[in-house]
Amino acid sequence: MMLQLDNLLKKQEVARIRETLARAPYESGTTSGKKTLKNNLQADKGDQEVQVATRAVLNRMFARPEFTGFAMPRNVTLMFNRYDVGMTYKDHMDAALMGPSQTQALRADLSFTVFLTDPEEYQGGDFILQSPFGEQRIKKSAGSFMCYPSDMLHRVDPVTEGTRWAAVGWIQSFLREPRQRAMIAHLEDLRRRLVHDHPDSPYPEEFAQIHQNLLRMWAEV
Ligand SMILES: O=C(O)CCC(=O)C(=O)O
Ligand SMILES: [Fe+2]
Repeated sequence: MMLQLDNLLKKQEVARIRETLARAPYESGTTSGKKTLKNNLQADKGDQEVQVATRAVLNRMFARPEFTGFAMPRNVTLMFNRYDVGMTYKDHMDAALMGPSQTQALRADLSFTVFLTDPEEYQGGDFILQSPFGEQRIKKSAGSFMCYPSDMLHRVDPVTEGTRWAAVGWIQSFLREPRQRAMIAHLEDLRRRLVHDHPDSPYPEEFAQIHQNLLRMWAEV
């Protein structure tokens, strides 16, 4: 299961983040990945402006009920990456544990990318997800968001022209089991649609009670 949201960020927000990223200090992406697979750059997390941009993207994500309903996020980590010409991230599966240290690690249940470059600004650099139904090629407009299971193989093809900027990150969900997460997300989506289509219906409250009680059974806090 994957979630795609267009316009997570407004054009103006993308522009502001891109200004920050143009000024930011970068380090090699291989500090957090295998050198044989990964060749990109990542913005210095210690930079204050980068931290402001990080919070801005996270706030946008948490403001979207489609995202919180789908992912049930307990903990999220985010960084900004960059692929110049020739840079790539070959087929890989994300690590199970992510974080600054073992004691502060989060379990990666879901991975996400927020595109910060419009497709016409760069050539190559497509994101490819190896789904059970074959390869899915994804290149979305700046400000768009996608989220996919962290155990799915994926890659970023070499950039052949321009630069590709993105925010990427990992989510530990309150629900470790994908089936439980999908069912709870479905129920919550159904409740939202019911409220939308029948504002006076008493049933959404009962859906909410089932939703909460399933969480009481399954959520890991
Ligand atoms: O740049 C991207 O969109 C994905 C990067 C990625 O797969 C990773 O950092 O693990
Ligand atoms: Fe990855």
